[in-house]
Amino acid sequence: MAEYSIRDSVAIIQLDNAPVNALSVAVRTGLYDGIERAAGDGSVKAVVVCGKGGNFCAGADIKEFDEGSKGPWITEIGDFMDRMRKPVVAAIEGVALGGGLEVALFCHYRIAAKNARVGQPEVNIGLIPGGGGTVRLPRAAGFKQALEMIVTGNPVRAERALKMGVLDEVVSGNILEAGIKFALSKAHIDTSLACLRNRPVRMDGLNIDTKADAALAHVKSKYKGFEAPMFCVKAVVNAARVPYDDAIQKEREYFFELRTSGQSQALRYAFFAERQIARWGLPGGGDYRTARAIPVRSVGVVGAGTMGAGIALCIITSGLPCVLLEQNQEFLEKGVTSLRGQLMGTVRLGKMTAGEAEVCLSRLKPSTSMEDLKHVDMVIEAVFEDLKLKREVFERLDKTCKPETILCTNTSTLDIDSVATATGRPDKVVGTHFFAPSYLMKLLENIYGSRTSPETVATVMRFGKTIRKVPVLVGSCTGFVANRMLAPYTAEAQFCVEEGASPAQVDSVLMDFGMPMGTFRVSDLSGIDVSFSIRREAARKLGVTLTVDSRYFRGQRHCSLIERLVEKGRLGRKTGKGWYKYEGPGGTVPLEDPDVLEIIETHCRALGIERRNVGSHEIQERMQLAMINEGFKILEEGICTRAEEIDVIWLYGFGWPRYLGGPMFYASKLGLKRVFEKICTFHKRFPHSQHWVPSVLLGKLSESGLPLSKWGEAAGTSRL
Ligand SMILES: CC(C)(COP(=O)(O)OP(=O)(O)OC[C@H]1O[C@@H](n2cnc3c(N)ncnc32)[C@H](O)[C@@H]1OP(=O)(O)O)[C@@H](O)C(=O)NCCC(=O)NCCSC(=O)C[C@@H](O)CCCCCCCCCCCCC(=O)O
Repeated sequence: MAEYSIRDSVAIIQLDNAPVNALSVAVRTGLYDGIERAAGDGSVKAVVVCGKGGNFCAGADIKEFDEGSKGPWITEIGDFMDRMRKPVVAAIEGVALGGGLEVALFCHYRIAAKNARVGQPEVNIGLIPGGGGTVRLPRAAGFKQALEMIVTGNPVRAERALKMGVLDEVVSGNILEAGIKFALSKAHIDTSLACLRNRPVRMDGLNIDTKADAALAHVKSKYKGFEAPMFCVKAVVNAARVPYDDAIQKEREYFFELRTSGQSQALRYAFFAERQIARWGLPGGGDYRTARAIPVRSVGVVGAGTMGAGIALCIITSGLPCVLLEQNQEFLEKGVTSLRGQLMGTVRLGKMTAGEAEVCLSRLKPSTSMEDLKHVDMVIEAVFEDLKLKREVFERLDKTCKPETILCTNTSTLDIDSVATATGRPDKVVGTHFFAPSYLMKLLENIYGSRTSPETVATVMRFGKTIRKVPVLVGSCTGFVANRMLAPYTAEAQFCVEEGASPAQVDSVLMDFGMPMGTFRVSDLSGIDVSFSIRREAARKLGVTLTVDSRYFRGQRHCSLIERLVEKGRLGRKTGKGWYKYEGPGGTVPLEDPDVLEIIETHCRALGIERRNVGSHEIQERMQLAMINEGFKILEEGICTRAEEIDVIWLYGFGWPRYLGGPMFYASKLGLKRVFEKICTFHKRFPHSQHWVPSVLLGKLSESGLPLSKWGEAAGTSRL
């Protein structure tokens, strides 16, 4: 709704829809009614539109897009304001985003508090501004700056918006008082002079024809696969070419076309999924509503290898001091050099100044003495993935650190309890699985053990946000969620290669789908020997030796091409050859290698594997459905409590295309009945692959018609 009041002959319309004053039907109707009322009230000289609770308005209520909506469309409110003879002032604090900024652009004037941010982020949810933003913003900020704001979706701060011409004044102090004063100062000025409709689009000397082509080409290559950025360009270019009303009409057509597109649905889903993951619960009780995070003022990182150095860098760039520990000076110096190198990389990219980088470095304390960890609030262990070694480190940490210190293990495979039992504080032990390269990758998989306390979980979830990661809480199992789902995905890729596909064919199927990299390129980048060691270690624990001609491993289908490549010294990019051969600057350009194809052919001949033509569709289906089936098993077992958690993990851990929501969302769009039937068919065809055993939950859900948001509940694993 919108509250109406009058002070000093100024009508005040306060948008009121907690938490961000989204433009629900009630808010739009309240705004329209308020403006009409003020226009007709002889005692009112001017109008101020503001927001309740610290924000002006975050735009349309995104939930309404799926529900359909009544009430006035906001350009109708704009048309009415354009005819008003009394000045209307937007008094902005907090955010004015999307439809919120559009409302402000209907007003004759805009003032904002210093802390305010304004923007058109619609593109992030697969839309263009639909309430006149593409038509009015270029009239206020100029074509170039408006285009940038609309295409990137990035908000700008008040001071910059003032310079751009979006705002008329930036004020300190009470925004409402400032708004009233400003409105009265404009009461005698002809409003038509301040009305954006009456101004042309500011081109600032640019030629629209050359600019339009360049912008389209740039956006096409930068936002590959995304529909909305192209529509943003088309709408802004059109606004520069045609009269105001025609431009508004076209904008609306584009907006409604995009609103029902699959991409916008997926991006809206991703927006809410990212917020859902903050709502965690533990099987033994305790959740985000009741658990209190312990303040983390200093952190220690044990192990200055590539991972540890990257983690330390995340910590110091977020403003926290960090002790980086290594066992000897030589390893420590290597780690610090690697950290410095990464930091200077961000300076070179212009993301930080050299001065800011120095300030970050001043927060780092390199050390070879565990005593330096005595007083830190949290320690992240990032030593080699070896249980015995990790237990030794934890035993020492337990003895050295103060009793309240939270001890985190950066592991991608090990059971949290088996590490926690090395200490006398298992309630304060938790897994924090960072993804390589740890400074850049946003995902942080936080893993609770059977005795991890709710406070410890609350602390690592908050810490994740502090260091600008996306923290997702999951239960402990082999590979947790990310790597557990990756296993059948990569296994199917290798089986497809054995059966006749080439690594390059598989990778191009994945990249055409929208993945940032194919699985074989990733394998080459991280090192084929890494997968080899993990497999060899797993086999060793089971008392089995893997050889190049192992077709089965404990009764399960197994592809030993990795062993074959390692035997030939093809370890990936670092050796200049792996699944591909590498050429070009720094040996970074992958090329299909006839030698590797020969190795595959010979290998298959030796094992009696008959090769055939494996189609692109089959590759995509097998890789994705095997992984999706695993996702349902993860839900079934309660490792995750919501499908949204799995999707966020894939969005941020593996770069699943955001405009496809995530694998679970993708499955919901394919239809669970179809997904289940296909998985059953693959199970019959490949009986020696455990990952094709259909998930019981998936079978149940395929009959139920329940929406994705209810899958966790249906699994009985929701803990909230
Ligand atoms: C605002 C933020 C910057 C705040 O960030 P912060 O980190 O502080 O907090 P959270 O992100 O956790 O958010 C808090 C809380 O608020 C919820 N929320 C935030 N924004 C919205 C929103 N716009 N709608 C609904 N809910 C919102 C969020 O989910 C959190 O709640 P939770 O329960 O999860 O804790 C940040 O949140 C942010 O960036 N928000 C998104 C802003 C945005 O994208 N805005 C653009 C929206 S699209 C738009 O405005 C389109 C316009 O151009 C045109 C349309 C205008 C009006 C018409 C409306 C008609 C709609 C119906 C159409 C159907 C018509 C038909 O069928 O005929």
